Amino acid sequence: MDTIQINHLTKHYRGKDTPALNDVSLTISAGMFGLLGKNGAGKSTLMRILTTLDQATAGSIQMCGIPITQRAAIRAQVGYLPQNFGFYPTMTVSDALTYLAILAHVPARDQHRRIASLLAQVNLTKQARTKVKALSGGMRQRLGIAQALVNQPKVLIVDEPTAGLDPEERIRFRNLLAEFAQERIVLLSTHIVSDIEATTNRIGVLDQGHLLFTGTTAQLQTQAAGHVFASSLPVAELSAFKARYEISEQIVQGDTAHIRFLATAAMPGASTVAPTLEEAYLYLQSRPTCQGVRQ
Ligand SMILES: Nc1ncnc2c1ncn2[C@@H]1O[C@H](COP(=O)(O)OP(=O)(O)OP(=O)(O)O)[C@@H](O)[C@H]1O
Repeated sequence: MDTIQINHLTKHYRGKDTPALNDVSLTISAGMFGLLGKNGAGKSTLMRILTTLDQATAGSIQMCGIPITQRAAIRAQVGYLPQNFGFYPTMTVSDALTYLAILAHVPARDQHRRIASLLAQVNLTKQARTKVKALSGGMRQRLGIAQALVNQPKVLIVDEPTAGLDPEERIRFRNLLAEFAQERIVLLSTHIVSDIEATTNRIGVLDQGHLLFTGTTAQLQTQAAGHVFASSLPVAELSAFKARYEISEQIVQGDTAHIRFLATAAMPGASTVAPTLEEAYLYLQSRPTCQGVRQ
């Protein structure tokens, strides 16, 4: 039963008026699942609860049939790449992984083979003797995935993993995640819509602790259909327009601005266009304010 079942999960931090997670219910099945949300939406809180590093105030979770309260059993199922992942900078890649394999109780006879295989999978075999501090950002993140997989988990949780990577490394990293998702649940938390677009069509959207949406990317785009428009206007009118409408794209050519924007209804001179995922995500989060007027 390879699913994560989250039921009515709430998390209150001490001293905070509003909960970081507010009655979140979600089912995540095998393969890649994207958790989208702005900064402060509650993504890291959810990740930390799923990895047993923190505890919910209310609600329950079953991971692959095991209640989250059975922490040791859950930890044996989960690999985690946290945001701002720090490693042992003066260790070599291979020594750092061996050390983590020991901590994860990987039997001594399996350690060498498993680490060699992981390094090959994340394309770091040549860097096995390199010190961690000498790795590029992308290499470090790939090492982060290797360490998360050292105990062969059924569930891999990665929190904002592509922040700070250059485009080439970002693509490489996303492909790696998609590969690993063929055999397990991969939960990818991000605020970068293109990370989701490139890896999965199953998503949840968190906003201020609430789960605003769960379903496929196509369903999210369908919700926004008829609310995204394209138009052109004089550059001089752009500021006034922006004050009233959510602009999702603008290209300025000379005195003319070519724009795409969100609104509840069509207006003269604007044509309806198919929403991109980014626009659908924007629409979901700005529905109360994009009634055509943004005051
Ligand atoms: N240890 C903590 N103590 C108190 N409040 C916290 C703590 N951790 C997070 N919060 C608060 O909980 C809310 C959700 O934060 P969280 O880090 O889970 O969001 P996020 O979606 O992961 O955002 P980010 O990408 O910025 O990390 C925020 O209001 C944050 O200030």
